[in-house]
Amino acid sequence: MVEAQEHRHLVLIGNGMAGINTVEQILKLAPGAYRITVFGSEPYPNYNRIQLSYVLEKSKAVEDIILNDREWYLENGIELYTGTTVTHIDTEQKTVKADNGMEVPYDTLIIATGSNPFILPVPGADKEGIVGFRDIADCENMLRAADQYKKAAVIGGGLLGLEAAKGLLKLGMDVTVVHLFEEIMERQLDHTASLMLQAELESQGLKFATGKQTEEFLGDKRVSGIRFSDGTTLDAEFVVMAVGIRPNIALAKESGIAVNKGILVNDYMRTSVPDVYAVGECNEHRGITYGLVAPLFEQGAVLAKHLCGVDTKPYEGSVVSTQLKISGVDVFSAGEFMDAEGLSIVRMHDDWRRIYKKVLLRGGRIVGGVLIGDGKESSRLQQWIRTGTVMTEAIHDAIVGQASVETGNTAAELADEEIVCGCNGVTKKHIVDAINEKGLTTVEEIKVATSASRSCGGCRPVVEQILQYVLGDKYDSAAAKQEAICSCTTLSKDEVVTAIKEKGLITSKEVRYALEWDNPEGCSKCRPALNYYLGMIWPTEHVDEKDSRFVNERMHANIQKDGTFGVVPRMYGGVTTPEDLRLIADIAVKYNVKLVKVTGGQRLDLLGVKKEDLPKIWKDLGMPSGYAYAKALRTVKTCVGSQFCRFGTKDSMGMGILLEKKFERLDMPAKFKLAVNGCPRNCAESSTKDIGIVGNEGAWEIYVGGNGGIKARLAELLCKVRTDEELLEIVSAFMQYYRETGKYLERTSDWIERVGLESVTEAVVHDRDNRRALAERMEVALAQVKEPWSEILNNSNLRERMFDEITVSTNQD
Ligand SMILES: Cc1cc2nc3c(=O)[nH]c(=O)nc-3n(C[C@H](O)[C@H](O)[C@H](O)COP(=O)(O)OP(=O)(O)OC[C@H]3O[C@@H](n4cnc5c(N)ncnc54)[C@H](O)[C@@H]3O)c2cc1C
Ligand SMILES: NC(=O)c1ccc[n+]([C@@H]2O[C@H](COP(=O)([O-])OP(=O)(O)OC[C@H]3O[C@@H](n4cnc5c(N)ncnc54)[C@H](O)[C@@H]3O)[C@@H](O)[C@H]2O)c1
Ligand code: SF4
Ligand code: FES
Repeated sequence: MVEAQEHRHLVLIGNGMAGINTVEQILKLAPGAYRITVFGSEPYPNYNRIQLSYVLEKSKAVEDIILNDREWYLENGIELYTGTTVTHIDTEQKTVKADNGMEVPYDTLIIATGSNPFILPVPGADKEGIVGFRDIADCENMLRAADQYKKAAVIGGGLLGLEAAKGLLKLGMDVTVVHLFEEIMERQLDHTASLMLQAELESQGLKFATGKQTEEFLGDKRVSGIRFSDGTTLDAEFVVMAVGIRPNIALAKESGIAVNKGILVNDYMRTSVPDVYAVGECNEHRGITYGLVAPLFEQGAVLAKHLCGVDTKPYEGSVVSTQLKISGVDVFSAGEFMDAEGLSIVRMHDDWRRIYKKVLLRGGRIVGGVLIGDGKESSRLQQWIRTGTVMTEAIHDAIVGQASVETGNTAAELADEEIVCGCNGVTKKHIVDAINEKGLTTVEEIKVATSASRSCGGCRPVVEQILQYVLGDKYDSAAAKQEAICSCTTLSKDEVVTAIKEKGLITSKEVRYALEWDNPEGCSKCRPALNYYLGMIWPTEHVDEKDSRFVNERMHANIQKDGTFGVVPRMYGGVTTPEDLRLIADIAVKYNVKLVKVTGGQRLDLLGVKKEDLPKIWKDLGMPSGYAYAKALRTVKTCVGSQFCRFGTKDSMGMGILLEKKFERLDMPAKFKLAVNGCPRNCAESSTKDIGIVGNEGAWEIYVGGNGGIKARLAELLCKVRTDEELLEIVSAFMQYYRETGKYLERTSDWIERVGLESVTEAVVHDRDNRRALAERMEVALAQVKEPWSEILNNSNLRERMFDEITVSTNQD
């Protein structure tokens, strides 16, 4: 059956959690059985939508929630079109048409278009400052609003509304949750549980306006408040709507596929049209539409097996359970939760400990439960509800009896077949076997090997307990061990770097062989990392492994979402000349560049360049590459400084240019930005740079570890120096120390949080011998760097190989 499907073309519409989970399963069951093309409206590869709540509260950055990066699609031969919306399906001709004009034939089509947030149809709902909370763009909108405004209202006291409200509160906003009913989370909690939750959230600073129906949004262009049906009003400069979702069915409907609330599917996710399937929030199965990942992944598992010709039971629906992702607030609900006739209830309410537990029984079988304040038993309760287990003394004790008050490791009591990770359907046995068979020692490794804790993360504490239980005495030392650098090995970055030095390994291949990588070819995570570590350790011996680099670094240009490129010539210290500007303008006209953009790093980006024009533009420019794509020094932003500014006490432009010329092109663990200012007015924004230098009363202050991105962090003072020589030596030592001890892709902001500013200060400021030695090693590394654009122009083989590639990536400066 699988062979018969060879080279069939599978097209997936929707690059979200349900669709890509199905593709992952297909790749596992029958690798190579399908040629796969994926369309996604959003400009990102597949990411964990669930964890947007963590991005909003700034405990994770967007990069942290990417589930499958672009290299993953490349490795699996998947053609990915991001930022591309499918606008029509021709079910007769079996083709799909996208908004960029592309038309692609399919043998099998999966629709996984998810849902849209429901926007209340009341006057003023289209005013500025009113958003849904569904994707990265919404999240970025919310983060920006939190910087500019103070008073926020979140409409909807459901799971999404409460997580959004808590996120905004953490960002410093004054937040009121507006809810239609008197009780929040009325779809999951009974009266007592709802009141307890509200009281807990009020104690954390949230405000509530319950029993309020929104009738109108007030304000001119931008929202200024809400008027309710009872005539009262609430001031709000920013509003998040979290009043539920609607399956995204428009495309299917206009293409003649049967829909109701969702796209109608049978027990194998087949729609009304042959060879067209629908999975995830967009579908309706036996009258139900789901809005949580666990049921969507169950649907995906059935669909994947069906498409790979593997025997499978039909999908018969799911019992859903929910867990609120707000730290310090344990809220779990699954199955039935309201008192009703025919149900017997086991209940425990401890106001002092703020714990409420309720288990609902029908005919002695467990059919639902609510846990507030103590969610330890949530995994087991969920399993008992799923399987309709009969209540026993032991279960009673475990949930509401003495046993529940005791803390400790519950992993031992879990039965082998009990599901630990509800989102991904992973049992205890699956986790225990993976730990034993693969020698796993961290939760991160378990996540990679089994998917447990990969989605909402709610099961992480139980996964950790299982790890602790299986490893016993070995657990403590294992806990101290760092994360493996990728799933091909269990070795951490430090272990790999030590082994490279001790064993004298020079190439990535040698490393993977000598250190017994599971996957001899490596993966998209370890290949660029190893290439970096080898170059850093052996600057003179290592030959750069270009194929291991990220696509933008290989192409030496930023690939844009429409497949064209951005070209950024170097402009040292943000300083240019009329001649260079004229040359750039002439080239922009000659090559029909779509847009010339002044970047945040004080230089010019020529956007919309065709791939075949790249070498010609580099040649005509005759300027060095600005490295706007690289894990290397990007820019040195400078202010006008003492050369022109009346406040300037130091020559910031001169120093910026000197630093940029000295450190350009050098590989770093992650992108690296500098700024130099002539005085503490800080016009070039030193506080958000990896190194920010500020002239002050004749001396230079050096700030480090700043980041202006989504995980913003203010730079901290490293030291103050009098002379330019000292400044250069300390900057050099700092950069080299970061190169040697940072993990690949770890920004200085995270690195300093990890290693501590004190240890950095000791290594690069106080310990003068070490500082000198670091600066000397930096000189050796700097002696090896080459200008890439001219290197490519002078090497025809390299040029040919490079320009055979096509992929899409994101922009950065
Ligand atoms: C903030 C937040 C927190 C959440 N927390 C949890 C949680 O804790 N636990 C839980 O179980 N669930 C949670 N959810 C819900 C969960 O994220 C969704 O159930 C899940 O992502 C749905 O997956 P999907 O693939 O069906 O849809 P999506 O993930 O929405 O993916 C659909 C994708 O298709 C794209 N698309 C739509 N139309 C087209 C088209 N015509 N052409 C191309 N692309 C198209 C969309 O842009 C989107 O990227 C949360 C959701 C949010 C927003
Ligand atoms: N932790 C989690 O599991 C989690 C977190 C976030 C989102 N999600 C999922 O994302 C989806 C969207 O979440 P959601 O909370 O928007 O949907 P929801 O349907 O679960 O809740 C919407 C809430 O808004 C209330 N509401 C409806 N109309 C209103 C009005 N006019 N004024 C005030 N309140 C009103 C409803 O009473 C309801 O409680 C759901 O599928 C949810 O399960 C899950
Ligand atoms: S930082 Fe100071 S020296 Fe530099 S431009 Fe601003 S005011 Fe002038
Ligand atoms: S329960 Fe959600 S990731 Fe495991």
